[in-house]
Amino acid sequence: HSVAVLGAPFSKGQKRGGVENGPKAIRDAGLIERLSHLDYPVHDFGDLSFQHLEKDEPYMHVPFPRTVGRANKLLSGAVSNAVGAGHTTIMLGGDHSLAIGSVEGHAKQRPDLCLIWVDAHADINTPFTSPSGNLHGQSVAFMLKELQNKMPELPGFSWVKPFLSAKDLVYIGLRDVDPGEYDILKDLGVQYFTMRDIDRLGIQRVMEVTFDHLLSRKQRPIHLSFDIDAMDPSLAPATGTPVNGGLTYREGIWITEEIHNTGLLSVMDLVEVNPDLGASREAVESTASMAVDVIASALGQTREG
Ligand SMILES: N[C@](CCCC[B-](O)(O)O)(CCN1CCC(O)CC1)C(=O)O
Ligand SMILES: [Mn+2]
Ligand SMILES: [Mn+2]
Repeated sequence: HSVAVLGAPFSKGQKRGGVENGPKAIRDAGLIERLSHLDYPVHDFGDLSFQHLEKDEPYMHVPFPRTVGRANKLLSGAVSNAVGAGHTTIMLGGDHSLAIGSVEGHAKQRPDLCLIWVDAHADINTPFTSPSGNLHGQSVAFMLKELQNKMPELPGFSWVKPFLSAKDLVYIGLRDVDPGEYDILKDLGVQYFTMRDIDRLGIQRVMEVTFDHLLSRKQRPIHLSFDIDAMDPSLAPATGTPVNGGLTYREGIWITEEIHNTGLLSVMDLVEVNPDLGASREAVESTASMAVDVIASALGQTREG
């Protein structure tokens, strides 16, 4: 089948400018060229254009709720259309609040989807538990049915009905989880692999257990939401919330090669590349190049030629 690339130049899920330039940085690193060498057509849908709403006062300590909610409603429609047209869809961020629209739009077409969240962070704070208020750290909380009674009615998000069960989610790469998030993960019994788990089990075993957890009862579409900050900051320094002790290049590529080999990848997010935060041009280029390698290997690029 074919691949659709969709840019989402958006930054209001957090406070550091520049992540809206992520899609351009990833494209400039040669994404479309690299994908065109794989064996299916690539459709570049270009970048969405998001409105910045004038009046958008914080709700509790959550900045820009209406702008973030509106952006995700637009993204949801775009992802739903791309998946509905039969494309394997790549969403380029932009900050990780965009996963709300990306996964919701995917689930409109494929309600049986499962979600693999590769990230240093759990992004499962509610507005009540979030230390920052930033919505890029709350994305998963909007998706889970089990958290419905823990979420306030955030302005701009009335269109989001929780659509995912905790058992349909697996985290890989966690190493910076807030206390409130830890309580939620434990209460809901979410399956997660921290960097310590990866050190103990090895990435091959982590992927075996992940697929057994998500796919053993029945095969179903995979949504991969890949935060570039899952990678070690030495490989992806140009990002908003870097955390030491991340995935090696080979661990990251093992994850995406194994997901490709299931034949079930349906939508992939690649988020949090912030070209303004690289200390040098090389730092920006290595971050964007890492993003291209991760996407290309999820779509079938192999190391054995
Ligand atoms: N959990 C954090 C970070 C979210 C990162 C979002 B991303 O999409 O990049 O995964 C807060 C993390 N917090 C930052 C300050 C530290 O001292 C403690 C951890 C939050 O603000 O919710
Ligand atoms: Mn992160
Ligand atoms: Mn994230």
